[in-house]
Amino acid sequence: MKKIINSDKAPAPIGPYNHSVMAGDLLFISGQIPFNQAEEKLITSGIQDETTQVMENLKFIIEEAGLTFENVVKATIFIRNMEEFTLINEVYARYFSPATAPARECVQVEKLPRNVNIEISMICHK
Ligand SMILES: C=C(N)C(=O)O
Repeated sequence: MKKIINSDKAPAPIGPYNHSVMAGDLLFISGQIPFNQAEEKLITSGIQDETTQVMENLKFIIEEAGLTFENVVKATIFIRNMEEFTLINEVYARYFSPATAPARECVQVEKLPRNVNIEISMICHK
């Protein structure tokens, strides 16, 4: 049995998907891009601002599910430019305790929806 969980605070999906799906004890969160829903604008002011917006969007969805970043067990990061890896990690690290940071992969891709520079998806365990 799956349960769909959407958040009014996260950007509306830009395709045929929901923000997240709870399946058993796992929450699968769709890739988030740096769109600020409250201001209705795409953040383009640099990879650190963009990463922050993505993490805040993920946080809205995680919180809507009644969870926290401590529940995240896996993250997938898609970026346009691997030269920005260190800058992205600096922001990403603010959201996790090093001892319990989730498993992760980070891949450079040629293109992302809306021409953004970063998209992150996550899996949480309740
Ligand atoms: C932005 C997305 N998560 C998508 O297009 O699937």
